[in-house]
Amino acid sequence: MITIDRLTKRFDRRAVLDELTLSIDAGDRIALIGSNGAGKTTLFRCLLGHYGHQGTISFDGSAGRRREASALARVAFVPQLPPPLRMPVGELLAFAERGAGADAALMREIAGRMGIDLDEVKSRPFYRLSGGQKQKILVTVALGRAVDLMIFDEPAANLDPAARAVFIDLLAERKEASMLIASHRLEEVAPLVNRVIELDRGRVVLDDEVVDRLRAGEFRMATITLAQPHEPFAAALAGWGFATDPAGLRFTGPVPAAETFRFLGLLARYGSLIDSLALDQDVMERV
Ligand SMILES: Nc1ncnc2c1ncn2[C@@H]1O[C@H](COP(=O)(O)OP(=O)(O)OP(=O)(O)O)[C@@H](O)[C@H]1O
Repeated sequence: MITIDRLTKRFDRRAVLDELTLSIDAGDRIALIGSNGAGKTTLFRCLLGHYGHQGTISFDGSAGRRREASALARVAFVPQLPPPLRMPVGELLAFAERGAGADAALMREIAGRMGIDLDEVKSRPFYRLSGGQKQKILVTVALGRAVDLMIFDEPAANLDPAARAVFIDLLAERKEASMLIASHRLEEVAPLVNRVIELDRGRVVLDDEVVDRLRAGEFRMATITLAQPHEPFAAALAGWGFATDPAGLRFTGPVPAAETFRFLGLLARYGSLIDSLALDQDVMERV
């Protein structure tokens, strides 16, 4: 879908992207990691045609101006820093609907799930919203469109934990789009991706496929014990269909192979409560 060949971007003669070469296939869901200043945002900006550069970037074989026009129509982007837009939120949403094909009903639903009532904020200037509210609106617009590729630059950085969890669920539900997600929280996006790419000083230093020994449709049996009962944890595991002992300390249940990372991501949020954890593959194979 996207071929990047020897992409170099210099600021003040310093190469921030250094002959970077990479292919992104349709259906790829990539976590882009790397320390501050590694070049993640600069790569996105080059992909989106915001910056001139050396080397080539092609979308389905077309490069240059033609690529830029088609990229805009087919790519949704949520920047790390929201732009200081003065227009009211309602106008921004109307613009997304008319100009970028966003679906109004879908945007309303997405915003609602992330805890934002569009009627309440529609007359407020975008730049006066809180950091988290701005991010929620930008995510709403991005997920309200039918696109081939979604690019998210630290999209959950300003979200509270509840909205962050909903956001991850929303991405997991978008099975058809390719995704490129820059994040400093790999454990959070790991359940969503099939590829992890690490940049260091403008070069790809790791390009790993995320593989699971189990096949889709197979299960692991999980057993978790807590040091003390914890109602939110019990409620979260009830949602996964887990059984609990009467004391509320021991939980058992099946974890589908395809959901393993998402499950581990959930456990990570409660890490300090967990006394022991077993993920037993053999048990389920014998059942
Ligand atoms: N417009 C610009 N002018 C000059 N230097 C820039 C510009 N944009 C980025 N840089 C520099 O390019 C380097 C890479 O920045 P970039 O924002 O791509 O990193 P990043 O991997 O996204 O980092 P972070 O994890 O902090 O978001 C940094 O050293 C930064 O200072």
